[in-house]
Amino acid sequence: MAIIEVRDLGKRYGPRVAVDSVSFEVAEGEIFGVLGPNGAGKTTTVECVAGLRTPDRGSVAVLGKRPSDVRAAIGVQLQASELPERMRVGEALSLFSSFYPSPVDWSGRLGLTEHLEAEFGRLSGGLKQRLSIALALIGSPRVAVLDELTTGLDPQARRDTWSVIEEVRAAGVTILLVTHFMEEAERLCDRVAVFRDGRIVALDTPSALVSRVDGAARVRFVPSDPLDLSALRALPEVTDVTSVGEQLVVSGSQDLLHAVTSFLARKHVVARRLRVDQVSLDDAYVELTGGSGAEDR
Ligand SMILES: Nc1ncnc2c1ncn2[C@@H]1O[C@H](COP(=O)(O)OP(=O)(O)OP(=O)(O)O)[C@@H](O)[C@H]1O
Repeated sequence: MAIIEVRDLGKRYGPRVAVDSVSFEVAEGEIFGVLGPNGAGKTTTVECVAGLRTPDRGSVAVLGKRPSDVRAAIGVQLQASELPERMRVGEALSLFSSFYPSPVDWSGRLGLTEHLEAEFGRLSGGLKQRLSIALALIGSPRVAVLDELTTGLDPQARRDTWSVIEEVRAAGVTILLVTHFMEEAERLCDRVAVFRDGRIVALDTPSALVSRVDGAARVRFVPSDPLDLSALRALPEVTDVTSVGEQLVVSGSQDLLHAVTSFLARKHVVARRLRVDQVSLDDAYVELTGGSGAEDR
């Protein structure tokens, strides 16, 4: 069952079109990734889903209703969420708990119990994010909107936060996750929508997006002797051959390595410094967004 349904969403800020004809559905229990370069319309879209912005066009339904009618079912952790520097973790949790009839305490599961006396301004980036998740989940929402949760965190804190997100999903919460990190999307998301210029340019599972990229594999090597590049290009498994200094970079299908090494053996050429790269979601992202830098923050 779709717990979030977005149909033909459009939103402008003055003359600027931020979101244009965006449609997608999120099934209950999914982690749905929202990817795209800066200014692509990700935050505007998820804010419309959270009921924080009103669309100019189209419709958004969460649990079959307008988001503003099911506010309590939606937990929101937004990019700019900040608390007063001197507020203690325990005070923030009590304050937010007072907004809900039956608040749920996530502090134990999120490793915050030993930090209840700590002031917000003194928390590490990872702890601030854990607190923001705890606050977003306090009302026991069915849907959590997490916007660039791990931007600015070091790799260890980012990985710790991923475990937390998996735990939140295991508790039955559907997650809409805005991220700039391809590794994060690959690790966590069941499906991702890639945004570009206010539109969705691709929507699929991470592995299906990767398999769409031309040249599912890449082989690099330095040939021991000059090679006939046109014969190499003519191999059915090869889609592209480029030279980078003395190194050749050959792209092609999954069977590329076998095809290239057999070709070299026939020509009595040895591949020095041979490396095989598998295409990742990063490559798919760059192709889909026209080269706008991933992880550009
Ligand atoms: N309140 C606003 N007033 C005017 N323009 C806005 C406003 N909020 C966003 N925009 C513009 O709308 C477009 C989409 O912005 P949005 O924040 O939704 O993109 P984003 O993909 O979330 O970007 P980022 O990754 O930088 O957060 C951008 O061009 C942005 O400058």
